[in-house]
Amino acid sequence: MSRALPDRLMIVPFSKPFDATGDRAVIIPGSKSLTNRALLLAALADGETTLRGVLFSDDTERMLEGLASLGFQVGIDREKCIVNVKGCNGQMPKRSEQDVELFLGNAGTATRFMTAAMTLASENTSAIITGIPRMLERPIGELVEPLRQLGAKIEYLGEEGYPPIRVHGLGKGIMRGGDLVMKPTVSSQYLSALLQIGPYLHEGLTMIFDGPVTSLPYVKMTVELMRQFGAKIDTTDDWSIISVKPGGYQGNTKDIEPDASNASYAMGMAAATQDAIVEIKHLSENSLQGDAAFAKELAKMGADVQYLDDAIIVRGTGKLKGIDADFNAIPDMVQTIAVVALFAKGETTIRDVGNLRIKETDRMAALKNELTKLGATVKIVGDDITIIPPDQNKLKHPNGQPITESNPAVIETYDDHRMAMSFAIAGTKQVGVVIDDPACVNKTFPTYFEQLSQLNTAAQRQ
Ligand SMILES: O=C(O)C1=C[C@@H](OP(=O)(O)O)[C@@H](O)[C@H](O)C1
Ligand SMILES: C=C(OP(=O)(O)O)C(=O)O
Repeated sequence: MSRALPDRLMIVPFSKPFDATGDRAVIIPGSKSLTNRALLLAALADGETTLRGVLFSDDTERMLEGLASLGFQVGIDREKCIVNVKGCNGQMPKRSEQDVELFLGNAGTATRFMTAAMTLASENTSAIITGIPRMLERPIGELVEPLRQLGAKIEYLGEEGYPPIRVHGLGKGIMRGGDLVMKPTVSSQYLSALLQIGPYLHEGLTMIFDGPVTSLPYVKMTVELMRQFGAKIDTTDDWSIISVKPGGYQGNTKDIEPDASNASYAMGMAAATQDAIVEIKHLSENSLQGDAAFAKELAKMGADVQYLDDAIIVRGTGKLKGIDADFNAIPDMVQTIAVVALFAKGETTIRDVGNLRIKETDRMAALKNELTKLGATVKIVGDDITIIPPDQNKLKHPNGQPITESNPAVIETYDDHRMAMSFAIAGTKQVGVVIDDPACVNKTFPTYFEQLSQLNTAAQRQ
């Protein structure tokens, strides 16, 4: 579990390049995306499931609490990171109360996945799905609409198109399913939510995409994990049609991969420092997570990157250059690359990432504000963002004064874990970078700053 964090944390720069390989290699806690998917699939499955390497963080705790409030039997061993779930075979436990409140924090995955799953609850059961104020600003209409087309009964309790919502249970196999033609959506989580109930719809579910799919690797992750739980799914080669057959899931035993998104920060730190080297254990090119490809972007910038069978190694060469890249498939990696870009020669442009505006905060605006505090120039044009690093990559206040311990740059984090984690990269390079509200990392990586201190210790031991 995480130690208590102060209101503001000054990051200690590395005194020397670190070597975190071999027995000092970094092991990142379990993937949020896989944990929340696996928990839902296990709950819907026939039989029991054991999940190992589970992430315990705000996002997954909200999901676990949600399942418990719905009456699922969930056994949790936090020390061993194991969760056992007794599946309901598509028929959620009956509740005596009419409205079960599912407070899902700011967990996009839990909120969207539970919205779809609740339609399978028994008749007479309904759930109010709600969260922290920011969750109530994150749209859900593009999920509610197709669910209604399938026959779901969902009401908006506040503003139309946003949580809180009330979802009425209809019971397993009541919604017929069939074909859904999907226009492009602002989040792939709506598609993952729909797909995951597909095996319990009378006719299964066929999604026909009329246009590009945002954050596509997350949809592929959903399909792959569903297959691992026994679902029968066909896809066209170009992923323009996904067809889920009726038939349900089977409980099983599953190892959750480490969180590839959260591995990006240590990789970014290594890439930004000449001769620093990090080995991330148990991630590889075969990962279910699209973000495992992030190291390839660092390689394009000039870092030395090796993908091994069960690890990814990144070494800083001291020769980073800006890149122009489309990050639509890996939106959670934008903040990491944007901070690394401060230490590259020339500008970096990241394209097609408009949906950053509806995440934990408006990440486009947050990046512009905070990178500017470190002396960068940031331009946002449509859905693209360009970072022009400060002269000679020397971080400084916007008024040109040096950033020092007594005159620090205080980075606001907007209750967004990825702001805190990515701007810490800058703090490992420059004295005087302070992270406001560092505890926001609890959303997906409660031990983040502990791991960062371990890297610092690795540097001192060189
Ligand atoms: O399905 C998932 O697990 C996720 C999908 C992505 O969201 P969008 O599809 O909204 O981009 C990503 O940003 C989020 O952290 C996790
Ligand atoms: C966008 C994110 O989370 P969520 O699942 O809440 O959308 C994220 O973790 O970066």
